[in-house]
Amino acid sequence: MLKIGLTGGIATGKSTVSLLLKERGFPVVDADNIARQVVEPGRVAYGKIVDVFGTGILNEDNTIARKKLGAIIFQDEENRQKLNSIVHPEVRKAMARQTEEAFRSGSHTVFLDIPLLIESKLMPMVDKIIVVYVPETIQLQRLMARDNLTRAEAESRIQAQMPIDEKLSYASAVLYNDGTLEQTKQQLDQLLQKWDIRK
Ligand SMILES: Nc1ncnc2c1ncn2[C@@H]1O[C@H](COP(=O)(O)OP(=O)(O)OP(=O)(O)O)[C@@H](O)[C@H]1O
Repeated sequence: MLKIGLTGGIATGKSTVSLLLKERGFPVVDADNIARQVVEPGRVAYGKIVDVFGTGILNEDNTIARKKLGAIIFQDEENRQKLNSIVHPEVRKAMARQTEEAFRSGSHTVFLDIPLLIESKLMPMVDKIIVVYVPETIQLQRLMARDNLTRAEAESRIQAQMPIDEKLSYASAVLYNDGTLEQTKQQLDQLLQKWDIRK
């Protein structure tokens, strides 16, 4: 039972690699997806968030208005920590549950796509860490193109994160995603072979 964390910076290609892994038949636990699910109405974190931040952060259909909540936590570190202390434990629990389920259904290896693996100090959750890397200039270009952002908007999103170069020191392996998709596929397949990864 092997758990492999997949991380990187914003727009360095985690989702792209995650898709390649799924195409190869590996289970991928997606932290961003789970983070959206745990705040859906009826879930534990949803109730706590409404208790703390009030019904003013809700849409008309009672779902959480991400932009309104985002505006509150963006301005205030204490509020951000409050939100994280509600959401993060639920995300970790759900990730652990999905991982266990995959092992129970017979998988030998589970990948966990966790964008903030290192910032959130979740390294002990996994046995190995793959960092999907591109140099910051390419990261900036791809982010601007994908999300239709100005250079300044993209730069501020990149600067809000730990620099991608710093994440390299935590990597068991690095996938250099600055070439073609084909080259990334080849690196991935070589790595899976080198580590003798079984499904
Ligand atoms: N090898 C590649 N060559 C060209 N474009 C690529 C390559 N890999 C990824 N991209 C493009 O770069 C953009 C960012 O990739 P992707 O969405 O996979 O990144 P991400 O790390 O999952 O981003 P986020 O952190 O925002 O979730 C996408 O538009 C994707 O299509």
